[in-house]
Amino acid sequence: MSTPPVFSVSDLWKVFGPKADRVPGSELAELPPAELRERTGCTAAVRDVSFDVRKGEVFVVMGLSGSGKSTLVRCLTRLVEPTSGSIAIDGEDVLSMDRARLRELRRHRASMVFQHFGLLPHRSVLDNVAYGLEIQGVPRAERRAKAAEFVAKVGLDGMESRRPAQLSGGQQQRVGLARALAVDPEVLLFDEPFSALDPLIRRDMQEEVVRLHREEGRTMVFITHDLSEALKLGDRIALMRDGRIVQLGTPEEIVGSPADDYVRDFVRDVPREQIMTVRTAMRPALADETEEGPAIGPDATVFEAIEAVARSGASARVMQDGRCLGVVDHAALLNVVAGVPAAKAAA
Ligand SMILES: Nc1ncnc2c1ncn2[C@@H]1O[C@H](COP(=O)(O)OP(=O)(O)OP(=O)(O)O)[C@@H](O)[C@H]1O
Repeated sequence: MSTPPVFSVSDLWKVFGPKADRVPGSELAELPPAELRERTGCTAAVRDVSFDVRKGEVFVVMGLSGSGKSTLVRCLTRLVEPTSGSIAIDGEDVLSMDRARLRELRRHRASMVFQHFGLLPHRSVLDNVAYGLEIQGVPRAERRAKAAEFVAKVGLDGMESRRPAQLSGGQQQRVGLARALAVDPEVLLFDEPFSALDPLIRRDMQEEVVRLHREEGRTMVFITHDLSEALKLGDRIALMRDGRIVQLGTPEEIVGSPADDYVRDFVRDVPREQIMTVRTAMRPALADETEEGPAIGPDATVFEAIEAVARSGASARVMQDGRCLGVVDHAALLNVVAGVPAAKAAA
């Protein structure tokens, strides 16, 4: 992909504990977590991690509790100081930034949205949203106008003068979201923002993030321990285990081609037909197949193809720009649902 990355991270380590910097690059680095702790009193929360966050993508960091997600994302703006490695934002070295530059980074370029958005209880919705702009020194009239725009954008019109306590949990989250968006950072870093919400409101907020992302194309890094949230929101997902990234890929790559048994086990219960696209399931069309059968796009899910094939009774043609790229038939669709690997299905 040709767009330059927003964040570029290489060989990053964060070790907590005494004399932490002796761990990266030494034989201690190879020890399993429990043994490292026993021998040195150290925890390697992030172990030799490298990745890029691309402009405009939702990059999800997923893993079980304790896998290192929060530490990794906090390292990006040095809310946690890395032990070794390198981090750049738009090509600028983050680790050599002075305090003023770091403050600028956190306020203007990469702002963190926390689970409890830290709303100010005595301020109105509008003033809460304007708060980040106030810190930036934006004049009053301008910040109120901008805050009003973002209050509307997250669907809270008419609630501008309420206090946070007069809002539901989901509405409070929207205020937090509007506040983060109003300061117009290049990247939004979300640390499990929805994990305390009940499932319906949570789904609502996930859809809100997808919508805002679609409308604004803003780069987002999103931490979650919830696989379905990761699959729903992520353009790409970094799956972490014990401080390492065990697989980095699109939802389809992670579900369709798990890198190892750990990932395979992790994604075992995912409804594959809702993640896999027909691009992966199709086979070349035979000569007499290119003209008949329902037409679907290459990014349609297998689930959508099943509906089309069931309705018409014929194999579906995968069409792009008037060209037939291939065909998905009953067998191919069933193989995806049954989790038969592509190589085996072709044999
Ligand atoms: N300040 C600290 N001092 C010592 N160890 C720490 C510190 N912060 C985190 N750790 C350890 O680092 C590891 C990774 O923690 P981290 O909070 O990054 O994981 P996480 O994946 O975000 O977990 P959760 O989903 O529970 O928030 C854990 O073993 C944790 O105990």
